[in-house]
Amino acid sequence: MDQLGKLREEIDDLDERILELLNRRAKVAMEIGHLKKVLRKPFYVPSRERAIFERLRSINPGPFPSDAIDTVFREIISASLSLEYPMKVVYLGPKATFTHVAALQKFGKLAQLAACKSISSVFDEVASGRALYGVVPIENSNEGAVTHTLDMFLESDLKIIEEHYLEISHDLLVNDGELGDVRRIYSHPQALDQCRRWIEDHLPHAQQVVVTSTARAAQIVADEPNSAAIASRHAANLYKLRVLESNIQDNHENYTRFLVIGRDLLEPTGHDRTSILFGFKDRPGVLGEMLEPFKNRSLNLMKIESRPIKKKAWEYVFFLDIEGHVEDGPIKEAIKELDSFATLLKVLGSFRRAR
Ligand SMILES: C=C(O[C@@H]1C=C(C(=O)O)C=C[C@H]1O)C(=O)O
Repeated sequence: MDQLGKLREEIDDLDERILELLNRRAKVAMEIGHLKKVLRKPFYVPSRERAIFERLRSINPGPFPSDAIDTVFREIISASLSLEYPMKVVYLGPKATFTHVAALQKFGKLAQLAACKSISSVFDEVASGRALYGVVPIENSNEGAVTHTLDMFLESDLKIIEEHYLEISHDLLVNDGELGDVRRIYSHPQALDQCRRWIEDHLPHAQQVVVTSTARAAQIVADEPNSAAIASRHAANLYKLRVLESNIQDNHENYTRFLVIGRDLLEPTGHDRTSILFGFKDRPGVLGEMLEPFKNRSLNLMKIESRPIKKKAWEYVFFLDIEGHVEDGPIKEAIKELDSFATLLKVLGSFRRAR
């Protein structure tokens, strides 16, 4: 046998050993799945998955690229999870939205991913138990909060179980033609805002049409001449569109934070973030007083956001993110103190910080 043939035989032999190990791993994961059912513990444990990725990266001797570890093990873990429990995950669709990309990165290709038409239907599907988890956007580093998601937490009892950051890069997609042929630009309002200056400089006369998602824009443009969509490369591939211009967002530091929502309360990981919402009766100085329980315990507040309560004009709720887990002594005490004078208080979840 020539040298190439011998090396290929060696690869076949190694692949068989990898396959055998994958099956042994799958059997252990199934055993863990049975145990979790008995102990009534959540099947999906993002902090454990993160620890696996981090450990393998740190011990990888190479030359297998460390960047490929996340991709390969994402699918191995996703396959194990599908054996533990056939897990349905819903996301804000249609296919090829940035939320879909986030869901794929979190759950892998083997999870049963299903698109929902709106953020509220993602919440409904999870609350009703038809899906185990949901993925929704919560804020963009340039445009701020996704207010529809914040508002849903007022009505819903679902918990945040994970956060995920995605770098957002917008492309201008067309079916055919050149920049001079574009009369209409379709996209989600946030995407149009994020590319405002680029549009003014390059397509000042094009009509801007707001649609429900960047993926929906790509879907429309696939059938409409003289139009362009601002969407992801992922959408270009799915709807077979041509990328006319890439990276057209005005600020190249453009990230969106997504949340995985579910029904589980997660255990502390030592690197957590807690989200709460609270309301109070308006009077001078009250907001400062509401934050004092945190200040007095030197707790780090990571973010505060207010939203109007729709039921009553000019009344607000505040969304607060605190560094730490709700089971940590000082946070538990601060929340208890806040609860004694708040008119409304809800813990939205404690989850491992992604950064
Ligand atoms: C096997 C487990 O369940 C799931 C699958 C994992 C895996 O395949 O390694 C890791 C975490 C969980 O999301 C576990 O909890 O350890």
